[in-house]
Amino acid sequence: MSVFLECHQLHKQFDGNPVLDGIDFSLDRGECLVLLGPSGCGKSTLLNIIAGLLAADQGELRCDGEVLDAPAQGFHRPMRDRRFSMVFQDFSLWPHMTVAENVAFGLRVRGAHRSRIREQVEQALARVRMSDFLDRKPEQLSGGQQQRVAIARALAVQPRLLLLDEPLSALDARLREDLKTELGALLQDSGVTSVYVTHDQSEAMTLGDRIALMKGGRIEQIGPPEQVYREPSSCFVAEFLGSSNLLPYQRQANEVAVQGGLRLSLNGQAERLPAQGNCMLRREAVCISQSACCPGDDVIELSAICRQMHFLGDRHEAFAELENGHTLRGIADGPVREGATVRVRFPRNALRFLPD
Ligand SMILES: Nc1ncnc2c1ncn2[C@@H]1O[C@H](COP(=O)(O)OP(=O)(O)OP(=O)(O)O)[C@@H](O)[C@H]1O
Repeated sequence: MSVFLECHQLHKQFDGNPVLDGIDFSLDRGECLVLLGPSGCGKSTLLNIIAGLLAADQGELRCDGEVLDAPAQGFHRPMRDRRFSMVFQDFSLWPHMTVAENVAFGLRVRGAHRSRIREQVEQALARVRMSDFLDRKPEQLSGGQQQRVAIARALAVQPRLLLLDEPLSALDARLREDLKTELGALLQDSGVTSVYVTHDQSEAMTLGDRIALMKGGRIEQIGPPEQVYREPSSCFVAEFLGSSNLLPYQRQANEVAVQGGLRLSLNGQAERLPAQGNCMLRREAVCISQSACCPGDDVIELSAICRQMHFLGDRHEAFAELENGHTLRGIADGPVREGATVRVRFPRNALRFLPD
């Protein structure tokens, strides 16, 4: 793997308000980076700067060693000279052109030979299973089909970098699920380097080789999906990805007092923790059960009352109120009546301590 895209200390303001505040990352050739984060955190602004639709105020952007944006030197390479493709949420197909003409457009602009254009268009449409729709106009296609054509159009020109701005968010849930899987295979097979913006955590986990989780114009954490999920660096990351319980804790000598009535001796580890913070417990680590068992030393078991239960399709989620009034969410081992006395169990090593 070699470094392909480099962002160094990118800053951007709109009307004096900082929107990107020192973005730093690099992307390897063939990698898919997902920019994930809540609405307004700066994902699209960052994508638009990479695309060349916007210029950064400070910092430097390079692709394949070539400078694209260097505001300190007054340099900005416009979008048309970057040889990138972009896929938008609203598909953005040309309504007066057929499917084949839409896909051919970029190749034609680049001056490709007619026979090569035909071949590339057929290949690109076959990849997205749209070969039977060559002569249709966009208005004669469903949303999912239009997005397939937009993806084919973006890939047909063999871009150096593929940028995708929430490409699935205008589609219904079922279609989004199908297209997400197809897109994952397509990105992998084509070997294209890509940056993908979404606020959907399941898209991020499925498609990203790495996820950059953004908050307030900064990258809060960047890493492979599993690492960001299992080892969140902050409460924000823990809450944004997956479902968690966050319990405030206080370190006292070599013990930790966790809200919920727990006192944990951490065998010498407690000294390394901040004096106070939050203890994360993933929902799936918490088992809520009506039957008692004899947990070993490595499992913590508490008594509670079931306050709410939701059927999720493949399992039941339950909210259990501990004796001190604190509520934990977990997975029930079967349907539990609200108001029933339950046991709440979780492995001791499922607890992660995060800074405040
Ligand atoms: N052209 C603009 N002029 C002024 N403010 C802007 C402009 N574009 C974006 N902003 C502001 O910059 C911030 C970041 O916007 P951006 O679209 O990058 O966020 P986002 O993370 O992509 O959000 P969403 O998920 O809702 O699309 C927002 O507060 C937005 O209002």
